[in-house]
Amino acid sequence: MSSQIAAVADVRDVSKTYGARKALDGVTVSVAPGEMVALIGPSGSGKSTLLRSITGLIPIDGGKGKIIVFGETVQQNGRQVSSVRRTRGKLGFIFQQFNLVGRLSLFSNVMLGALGRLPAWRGVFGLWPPEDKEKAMAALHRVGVADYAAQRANTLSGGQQQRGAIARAIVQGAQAILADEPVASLDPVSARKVMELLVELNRRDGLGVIVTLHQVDYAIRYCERVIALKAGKVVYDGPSAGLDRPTLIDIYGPEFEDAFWETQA
Ligand SMILES: Nc1ncnc2c1ncn2[C@@H]1O[C@H](COP(=O)(O)OP(=O)(O)OP(=O)(O)O)[C@@H](O)[C@H]1O
Repeated sequence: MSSQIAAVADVRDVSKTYGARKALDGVTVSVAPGEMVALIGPSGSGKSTLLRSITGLIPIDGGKGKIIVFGETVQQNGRQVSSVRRTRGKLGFIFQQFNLVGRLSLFSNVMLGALGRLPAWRGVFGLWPPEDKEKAMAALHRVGVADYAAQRANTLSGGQQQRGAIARAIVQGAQAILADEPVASLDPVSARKVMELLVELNRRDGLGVIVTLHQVDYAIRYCERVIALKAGKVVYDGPSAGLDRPTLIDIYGPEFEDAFWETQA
């Protein structure tokens, strides 16, 4: 079952246990198409685990938990369904550690976004159709790093690589972006640029965005909705404007100010 109005991600009563530790504990959240949602919470609260469970990269606990992405079940009762790869093709991933192939050029990395739609041999031999090459260059222009197209990815700055990862998601034709701490390793200027690009993809192209963030001010500034996790449970799900002092103390404890105001610079 899939339809235009299916949620980007429908997470129903999902738990994930590592040994004696519950990384996720009965999490239920749903993200609608076109939403831009920040996932916040203290270190170890389960943000990455939730994001990676949605992609199907981490198997959830058996039982009644279920994850549905764009109307298609990704995993259920601790098992991935066989169509998970196809469903994953609708999601663009951006990780903190710039998941580009370091020895390939930025351009080749962005072209890899087209691989889901093309026979693999074209990628192996670099025989990309001209229209895909044009698409890749247009995406690199759009994110502002076209001048670096020929440069090896591992020689680019973190901000340039992260923009390349966004260009790859554009070429892939992703319908939503899942970004796991995409700005954690970036200087404030590069971080703002990356967040602004995510906002633009959300507002202009209608892509759903779920982004884990360490700094609360990024969440408030760029995302209308915030989901906060604490010890694997959802402790806040609502407008970012509702994150007042008592709520933040509840989420982060009395040291919550440490999670604040990186972008003032
Ligand atoms: N592969 C693993 N094996 C064992 N425990 C794990 C594993 N991955 C995560 N955990 C544990 O699950 C909990 C949630 O981890 P997770 O990485 O999802 O938190 P997070 O909120 O993303 O943290 P951070 O903000 O520090 O990245 C933590 O207690 C972590 O130690």
